[in-house]
Order: sequence, then structure tokens, then C-alpha cells
Amino acid sequence: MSTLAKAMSKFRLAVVQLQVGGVKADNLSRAKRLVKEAAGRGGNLVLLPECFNSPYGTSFFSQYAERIPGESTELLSEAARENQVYLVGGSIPEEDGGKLYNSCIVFGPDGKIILKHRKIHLFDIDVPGKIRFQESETLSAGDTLSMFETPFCKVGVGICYDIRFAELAQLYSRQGCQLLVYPGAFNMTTGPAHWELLQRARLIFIGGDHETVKTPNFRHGYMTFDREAVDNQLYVATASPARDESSSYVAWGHSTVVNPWGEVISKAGTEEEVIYADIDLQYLADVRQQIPITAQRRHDLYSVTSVQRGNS
Ligand SMILES: NC(=O)CCC(=O)C(=O)O
Repeated sequence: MSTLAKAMSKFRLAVVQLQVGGVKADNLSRAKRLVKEAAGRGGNLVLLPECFNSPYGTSFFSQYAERIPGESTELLSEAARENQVYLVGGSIPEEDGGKLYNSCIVFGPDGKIILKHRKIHLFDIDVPGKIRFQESETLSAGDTLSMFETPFCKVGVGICYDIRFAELAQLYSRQGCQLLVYPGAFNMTTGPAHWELLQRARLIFIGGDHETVKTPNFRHGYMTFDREAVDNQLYVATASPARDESSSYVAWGHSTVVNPWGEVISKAGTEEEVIYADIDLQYLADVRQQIPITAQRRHDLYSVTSVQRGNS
């Protein structure tokens, strides 16, 4: 492997576990300060939490919502450019066409917007006596997969509840993503039960040695798998807000990075902090060689079929 290839086979991921309060300006200035801190400690790609600029709750989305570009995204663009980092801007409540979305904006090191991911799966759950949350009461769902290229690897983006849907991660992996990032905000009920488990579960997929995906277009409600080989072992990173017991929605915390072997390689506590993980793509390749699930797929027994939603 050439020296350049070796250099590009590793990069530093920084995950900002941000203390989020009710004053947007304070959240933004804290976020900008910690992005700078992350870059100063070698972060090449920086991840912020879900709803990093405002309290997370259906009663807050409309009050804190912004158009994009707007106050929060312009600050993030500046932070990405000033620090020369890829910045996955957590998420913010977005207003567009009279609708509200939970939106993640990704910026390149030049500060330009690379993509916008609108949360595809809205967080609607009801665990009697524990938690009831219905994002769909105020938010609309996105309908597009979101991936971006970096000089290091291809990255797939989901927001929090999106992590529960293996099909999304599988589509990302089949499209060649080697890192999945999820700005999130699990809670004190599902956090201890599922947060880490879901991240570790997203790593390994039954490889498709003859399948990949034409660029799926959710707008037409279908996913099509064609035949081409890609592996499905990846790094997974999640960013949570710091825990605030006084807030109406208490975030679990414990932002985490998991490697392709399923090991937790970096994990935050519950306070505000930045955690770091050195992503080694040669290691990912080694794991894929050691557990060659792609080549072992039993196409004679099963295959992945297209999904056609009712409407076209
Ligand atoms: N903000 C979210 O989508 C929360 C998802 C969550 O807590 C879960 O259990 O899933």
C-alpha cells in the first residue's frame, strides 16, 4: 500500500456530546467551541448530536425551527471551514414549505453544504408507564437516503430512530459506505436497553456478493437490488446530547463508536465531552477477509428482493 494510501486509510472521528439547553445562542456557541476543540485534537470528521441547537421535544420543534440555510447552519458552515473538517451537523428542527423536519446537514471542509438528511423514520413510540413520544404529531418524515464521500471513506447518515431499521444501514453498506453516523438522543427507557446493542447490531450484514443497489429512490417508494459485490462490515458512530436530568426529555448520553469487530472503541459518559476514535479502514478490510460473509452468502437459498411501496 502506498504511503498516501496508508495515510488515507486512517482518519480521526470526533463525536461531540453537547450539553443542550433552552437558549439557542448558547447551544450554538458551545457547539462551535467544541468543533474547534475536536479539530485541534486531530478530528477530521466531527459529529454533533440530534437536535443540538434546541431542547428535544414535540413542543419545541416549531419554536426553534429554522429554514436551511439559516442561523444554525451558517454557524456550522463557518465552523467546518474555519477548522477544515467534515462536519455532520447533528440535527435541527427545519421548517420548509410549512412543514417541520428533523434535519441533519453535512458540511465539507470548505464550509459548503454536502447534503441534507431528513429523518426518515419518525420517533413514534408508546411504552406504557415509561415513555410516549410521537414525533409525527409535529414533524414530517424525509424520504431519501443520504451518503457522502470523503477522501477517507463513504459515509451513510441516519438520525436516531433511523438506526432501528436494518434495511437502511444495509442499503448504505451495499452502496459502499464504511462508516455510518447517527446523531441521536435516546432516552432513559430505551437507552439502557437498546442504544449500544443497536450500534453493534448495525455492523454485520449478510453480505451480498452479487448484489448492490441502484441508487434507491425513496421518492418512488422502491428499493431495487442489482448484482454486484460489496461487503457489509462497518464502523458505527452515534452522538447523543449530554444528559440533563432537569429537561423534559432526558437524553441517555453515552455517545459511542463501534468498530467492525463489534467492539466499543470509544464511549462517553453522561456529561458534555468530545470523544475520539481512530478509524482504520485497513482493519475493516482485514475483518472482512477474516469473516468473508460476502463470499459465503447462500444465493441458492435466499436473495434480497426489491420492495415496492403501494404508491408509485
Ligand atoms: N430521537 C429519537 O429518535 C429517539 C429514538 C429512541 O430513543 C429509540 O429508542 O429508538
